[in-house]
Amino acid sequence: MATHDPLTGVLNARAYYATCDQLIELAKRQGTPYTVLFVDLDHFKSINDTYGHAAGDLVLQAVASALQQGIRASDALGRIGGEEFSIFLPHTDLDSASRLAETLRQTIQNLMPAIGAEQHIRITASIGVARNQHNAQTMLAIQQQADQAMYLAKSQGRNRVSCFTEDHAGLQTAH
Ligand SMILES: Nc1nc2c(ncn2[C@@H]2O[C@H](COP(=O)(O)OP(=O)(O)OP(=O)(O)O)[C@@H](O)[C@H]2O)c(=O)[nH]1
Repeated sequence: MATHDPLTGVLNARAYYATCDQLIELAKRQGTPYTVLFVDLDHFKSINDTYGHAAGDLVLQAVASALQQGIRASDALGRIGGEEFSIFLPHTDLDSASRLAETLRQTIQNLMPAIGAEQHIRITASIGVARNQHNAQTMLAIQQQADQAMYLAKSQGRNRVSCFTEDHAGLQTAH
């Protein structure tokens, strides 16, 4: 399928961004808030290096499936890089989005995907959260802010949620 990532079955980057553009247009018309979560798995390279690329693939599938199950059908989930996922949440403010991000962080931490008959591995993720700030904001801009917040979460120790805030001296990290 040209719109879906063959490994995980979620939207590929192109289809995801196209979907987000449509959801943003709708949100502008309705005057509703929206948010983006940037989910980046921690130390994924070492999972590949330790357990092999096929095991890494299984982990990506398990995480994608958990993310899909943890959001609404009206939200959009895309695989936008190797071990990077982005989630677009229409009708959602920063508070609700950061609560959802924290739930997803815990879900991933507890997932312990099976990579063999008896082997389960622990995986964690760093999640950046950003919200729309004005009507002219593009998906690219909000995604970059979520990306910046995600990098802060990485730099503060990984396995945490970080929010991009307006006054942004203002990145805030929870957990
Ligand atoms: N198994 C598998 N690995 C992938 C796939 N796409 C990308 N990768 C691997 O994902 C890893 C990403 O590594 P990095 O970007 O260095 O990040 P990281 O190791 O997760 O470290 P941090 O993000 O800093 O916590 C690389 O080793 C890629 O080879 C894929 O489809 N399958």
